[in-house]
Amino acid sequence: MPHPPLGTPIRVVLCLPVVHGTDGTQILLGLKQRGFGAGKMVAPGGKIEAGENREQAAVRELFEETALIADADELLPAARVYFRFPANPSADMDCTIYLTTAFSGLPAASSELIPQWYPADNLPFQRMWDDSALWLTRILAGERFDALVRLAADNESVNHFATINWPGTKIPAIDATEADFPDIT
Ligand SMILES: Nc1[nH]c(=O)nc2c1ncn2[C@H]1C[C@H](O)[C@@H](COP(=O)(O)OP(=O)(O)OP(=O)(O)O)O1
Repeated sequence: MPHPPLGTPIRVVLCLPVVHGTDGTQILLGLKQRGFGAGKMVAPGGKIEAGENREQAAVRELFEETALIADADELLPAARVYFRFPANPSADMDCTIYLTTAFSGLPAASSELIPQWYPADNLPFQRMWDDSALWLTRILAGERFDALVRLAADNESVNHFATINWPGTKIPAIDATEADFPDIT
């Protein structure tokens, strides 16, 4: 039986500001104020709107949620994560994650997010989505990959997680399928 591509109608982006300072690397997360995942610490981001490409959406979402201004041409693609919610398939998402070190402004709270810098080696995983510890740790270690996250019936805990490393530093042009993640059952 052919495996359909994992890309879904809900296409979202995350845009993670990163600062490499003398006292280590910091990344900007924020407390989500409303909508899907409200109450969790998340990366700035949201849905791609009609007429936008992923990079434009990442820059727009970062600005709307944190007031930071990033350069779309300088975004660093880091991962594409397919979130699967078997208990709520309408929430399945196709999420492209960017890092940015080329941004200006100071983070400010919005109706969507209360931004806060965290040391990359001391992230608030207990306040984040359970799966974020799996993919964010790998991203910060320099891995670039597609990942499949299959959540459990509670739509919170992780049932399965698998990655396929990208051949280079660009987002693969072809959407992955379930068959590309052989250790996922
Ligand atoms: N399992 C998961 N782990 C994770 O770390 N982030 C997840 C996740 N499942 C979904 N997300 C994120 C990705 C995306 O940024 C967000 C959902 O998109 P939105 O922020 O657009 O949702 P909202 O319900 O707030 O949408 P709007 O109505 O457009 O405000 O949830």
